[in-house]
Amino acid sequence: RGMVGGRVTTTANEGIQTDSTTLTSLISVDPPRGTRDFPPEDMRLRSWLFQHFREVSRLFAFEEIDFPVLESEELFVRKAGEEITQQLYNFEDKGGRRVALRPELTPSLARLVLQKGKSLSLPLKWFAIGQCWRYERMTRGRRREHYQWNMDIIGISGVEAEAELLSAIVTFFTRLGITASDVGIKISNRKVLQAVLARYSIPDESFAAVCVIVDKIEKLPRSEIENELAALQVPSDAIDGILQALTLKSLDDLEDLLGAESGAVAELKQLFALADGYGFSDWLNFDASVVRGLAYYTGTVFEAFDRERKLRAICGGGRYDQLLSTYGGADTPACGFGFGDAVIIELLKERKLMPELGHVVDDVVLALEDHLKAPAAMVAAHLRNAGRVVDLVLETKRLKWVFKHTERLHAKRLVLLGATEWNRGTLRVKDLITREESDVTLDDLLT
Ligand SMILES: Nc1ccc(Br)nc1
Repeated sequence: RGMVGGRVTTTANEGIQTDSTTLTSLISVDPPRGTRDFPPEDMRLRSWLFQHFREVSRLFAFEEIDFPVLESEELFVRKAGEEITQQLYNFEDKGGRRVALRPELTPSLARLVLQKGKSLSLPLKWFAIGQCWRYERMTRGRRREHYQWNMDIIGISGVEAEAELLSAIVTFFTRLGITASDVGIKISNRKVLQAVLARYSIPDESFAAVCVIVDKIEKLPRSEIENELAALQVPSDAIDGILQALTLKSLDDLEDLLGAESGAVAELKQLFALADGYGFSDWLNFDASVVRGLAYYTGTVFEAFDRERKLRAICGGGRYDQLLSTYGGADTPACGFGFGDAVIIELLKERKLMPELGHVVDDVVLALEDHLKAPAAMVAAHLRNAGRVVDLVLETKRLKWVFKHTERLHAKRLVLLGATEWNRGTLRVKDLITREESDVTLDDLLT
């Protein structure tokens, strides 16, 4: 859709200029491909969701943080073949800097922890809600942005940290009316895979890349998985060992495979014991097939899934004890999760748990004559000071329009300023629920 008539000039740094006489066809009114607008109704649902994110974070005494959506590209450059780095929304800015729209929040959190360094007293319990980006071919028609809630605990090496994060996730689901019969949380530990790889003398350097490939096990044919693992010099007998380990469904089986001294077994047993203490054991399943697709996980990994298995993972996370040191910082234990804003809404729709969120207006205030506009403004201010949500009609409107307007807003009251009433110090009020009308004083309005 170009300009209709007129001149379009483009200069290097101002972008497209049009002369004022140019008649233009409608500009594209849609947001960029793969992105969303949030008109009022959608924004109310998003605000409702984020309010629950924030209230759960507050209950767990986490502090909110935030960082730029734009980061240096180097923060996300990893060599483990993750989809998240292959779809980086990266570019060179006008200063020639390599930058990227963040695909996740954890690297920014790690950067902030390293930036603050010794001024921080560990452990940190931080949370953030931020928009994350990916650039993928629109052929897949998938979104390019979503909002993610993250909670992270920095400085605790024990699985008590994971237990606290899992408790926050369960608390969140419970607040929304979701139960353990709707959602389960698969728990595993990358030390399982580490132990199996060690038996086949696979070098540690391949560990992250192997995890990224193994994470795709349920999405790709086995032959593809075998090819990708073979490319990492993982011999086919090791592949059988890996795949066999991933089918384990109980800690006893895991102990049989790894032995009673296994660190993974000990951590998992401790985590399940803590879950018992919190009272959310029935949400958890040990499932060795959970690997997660991020390269930097080193220990516990988990993901919440809908037990009807209709939806993608609802949220996920794990321990990432090496991330800060890969950025050149001191070794610092850390774990966290990411919770996206899309699948949870699909789940709420599936379970008929979507909230009814109206635009709540208490009073509509209208001056029936122009010379009463200032008094109407005073009445509105008075009501607002008392905490009432007031829609002050800003133009001279006929009553017919105003009644329609109060219906559209589902307002509770209509407050009219008419000359005769105002001269004797009263206002005409119509209760839009009982339909009663009365003349009252300003003070009566607030009783
Ligand atoms: N990492 C990432 C970013 C954006 C979307 Br949509 N999904 C995943």
